[in-house]
Amino acid sequence: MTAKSAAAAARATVYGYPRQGRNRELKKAVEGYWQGRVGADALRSTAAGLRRSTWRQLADAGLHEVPTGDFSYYDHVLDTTVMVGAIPKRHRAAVDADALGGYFAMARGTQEVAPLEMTKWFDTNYHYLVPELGPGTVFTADSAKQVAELTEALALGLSARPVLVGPVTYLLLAKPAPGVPAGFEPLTLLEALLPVYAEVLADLRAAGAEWVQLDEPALVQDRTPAELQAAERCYRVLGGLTDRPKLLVASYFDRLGDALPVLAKAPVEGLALDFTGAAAANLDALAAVGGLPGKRLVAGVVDGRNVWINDLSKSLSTLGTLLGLADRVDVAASCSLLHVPLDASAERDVEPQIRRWLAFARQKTAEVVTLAEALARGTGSVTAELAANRADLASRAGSPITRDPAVRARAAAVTDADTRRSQPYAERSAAQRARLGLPLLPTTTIGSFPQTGGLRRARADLRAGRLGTGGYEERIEAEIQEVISFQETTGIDVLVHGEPERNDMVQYFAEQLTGCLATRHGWVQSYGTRYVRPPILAGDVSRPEPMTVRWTSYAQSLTERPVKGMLTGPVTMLAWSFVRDDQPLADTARQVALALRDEVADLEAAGTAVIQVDEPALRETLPLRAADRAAYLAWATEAFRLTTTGVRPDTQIHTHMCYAEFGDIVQAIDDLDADVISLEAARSHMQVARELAAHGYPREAGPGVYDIHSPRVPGADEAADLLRTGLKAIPAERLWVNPDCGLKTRGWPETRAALENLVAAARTVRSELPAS
Ligand SMILES: CN1c2c(nc(N)[nH]c2=O)NC[C@@H]1CNc1ccc(C(=O)N[C@@H](CCC(=O)N[C@@H](CCC(=O)N[C@@H](CCC(=O)O)C(=O)O)C(=O)O)C(=O)O)cc1
Ligand SMILES: N[C@@H](CCS)C(=O)O
Ligand SMILES: [Zn+2]
Repeated sequence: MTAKSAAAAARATVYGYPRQGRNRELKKAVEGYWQGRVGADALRSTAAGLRRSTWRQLADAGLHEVPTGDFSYYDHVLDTTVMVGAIPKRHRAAVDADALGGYFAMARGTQEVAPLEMTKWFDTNYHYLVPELGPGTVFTADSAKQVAELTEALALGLSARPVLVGPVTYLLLAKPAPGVPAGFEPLTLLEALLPVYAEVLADLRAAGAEWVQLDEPALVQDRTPAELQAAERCYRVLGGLTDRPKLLVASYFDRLGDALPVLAKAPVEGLALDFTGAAAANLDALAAVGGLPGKRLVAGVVDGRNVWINDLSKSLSTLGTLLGLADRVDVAASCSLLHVPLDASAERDVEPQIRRWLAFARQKTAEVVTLAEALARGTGSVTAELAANRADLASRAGSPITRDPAVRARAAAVTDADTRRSQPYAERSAAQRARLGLPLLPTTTIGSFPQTGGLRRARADLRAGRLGTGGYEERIEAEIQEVISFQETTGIDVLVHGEPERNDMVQYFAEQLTGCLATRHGWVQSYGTRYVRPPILAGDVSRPEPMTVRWTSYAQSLTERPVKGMLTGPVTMLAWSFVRDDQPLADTARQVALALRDEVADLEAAGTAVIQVDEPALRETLPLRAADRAAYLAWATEAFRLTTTGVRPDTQIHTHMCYAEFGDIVQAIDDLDADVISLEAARSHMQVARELAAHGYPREAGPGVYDIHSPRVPGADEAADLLRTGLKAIPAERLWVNPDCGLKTRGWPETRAALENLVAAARTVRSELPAS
């Protein structure tokens, strides 16, 4: 095919769409089902209605091919586990008795059985359920969900393409099942898995699929030769099947690197590649392998993970180059639109001019359609769209919110000395011990206490004007009183105020920072039915007023014990927001760090002796390719130190991390130079304590002894055992006792019981320590 005919055939598509509906109908229906308020049939019918309306909207917007199978009640990796029959033994009976109930049992656990582990989906804030596999895993095909959803879309008269997690990515995301030796590599199960995919592909073909998409984002990470060989084998086998639809192998989130030649040569009919950000390197790499003669290329030129309008002219230039490299070029967003909110036009509180800079899922779909149209019919067919796009880009580039001279001058003046504590750790540690007078194995929590329905309703009432500011603040003060009094009674050593005033640990701060936009409806799925509204870091960032001092000081006024100030760190602020794409992340991080540094100074001036700066996203934002990591860690650790190092030696700086494995960032953790770090560790039986010890980590640490992701209350004996394990790695003078993470998703009864047990465990283990 010539470049001209490749252009004429250009079509628009996306790989996935937000699942929850305009008013979070799916969240409400699923939670209603869990609470017994919504029946299974009603839940299924809500879900089917949402899928229908999404497909209709996509088709009405001009999309030529809609995705199917991307919908999920909880998580698409869990759906894949069901599709390949890899149900863990402990869940088998529940799944056999009731497929839907069993599905949720795998996701959330029950009193009797633990759920699957949950972890980050690549470097996003979406979490998937980790497949558990072992040498004895027997795969069996269950294509029912995929076939049913394809059938629904085809019945609407649409051209539809099922989207599946590819076999290589599925296996690379899996872990050895409990009891299986840690050395077991799930990828060794590829030969057993391929016949199951073959069966699903045949079923989809029989149901009317012309194309099926197999997502292989794991191939954008550094892969060993053996893993690349497995990818080659996988697509040689699937490509060689006779009874199958055409195959589109998709990658996203970064460049394919060494996997590109492997996939380019594979006997499949199409590849979908990301051409945004670091993945733009795919363009030269594709030319270097001689393009994709005879294949369909789906070009992800619209950033599926950020919220800024596309530079349509720039994308058209990329697409123009690609036309010479494939038989047919289609246009798409770079990845599933699951990671962006639904519709920017719903954000009525955002100034209309600024709203025009924003593209959420609906607007990105329109951009994809415009680009495909321009490719197929020439730019003359989209003159108005291109002119409007140029004007909006110019309005953003020239806006005063993107350049605040005072913020820029301050950031430019930062010196290395601003990012260092004034005294070495040993001296600060002595000063802090003298000031705080804590026992050995001091107890603390990570910050949040239960975010009850009552608190959320109070905030909704405040917004709706049903509750005045005074009434709301009284409600928050009452909550803080309860949290402080509970901690005093329980005997916790370093208290927290409980964060009742925070809708979210990132959004709360962004709402108070200049240069950041908060959304009203911009929900994005974080895990299961839990959603976040990531703020938009749109301009230069500064802090007009203290953000937390009022509540920390109020809490401190209620007790003689130290109350920890509680802030979200600069790296996590960036990671869980939509960041500006017109300057390096390092520059934005430095601006946020300076704003937070002022908050730290104000907390200290108000008498706060312990300040925690949370960085749960430090590990998650680590670039997917090792070659990019050093540069990231340099600016990330500098931003944390810039936030925290302006304090007196006797002010104790804590940090906290969770939701990740930390083994490969221990040096970066050390580089933060925080006095104390609390880390998630309960499920891994204090593995991180051993990793810190192996590194020679010199400061204090609190590996968690209470898994707050589970409703299970750990007994005092169990917590004490974990502490004794911790003591084998970290000496008593440097070991803290705390839960894995904050308690906002837990209820009060379990929180009370678990923290009482935690304090009892600390007392028991203290009494076992040799007298000094
Ligand atoms: C630590 N985690 C976080 C991540 N990312 C963040 N940005 N923040 C995090 O804390 N990533 C990793 C993990 C993910 N974990 C979670 C845990 C819990 C949630 C969660 O509970 N989300 C809530 C929404 C939270 C929120 O924004 N609350 C607001 C608004 C609440 C609301 O919906 N109000 C209703 C009315 C309420 C009523 O009447 O009951 C409304 O406005 O209509 C608030 O409290 O004010 C969720 O519901 O999903 C997310 C990630
Ligand atoms: N301080 C926060 C940290 C969560 S990672 C909390 O306790 O919820
Ligand atoms: Zn945490």
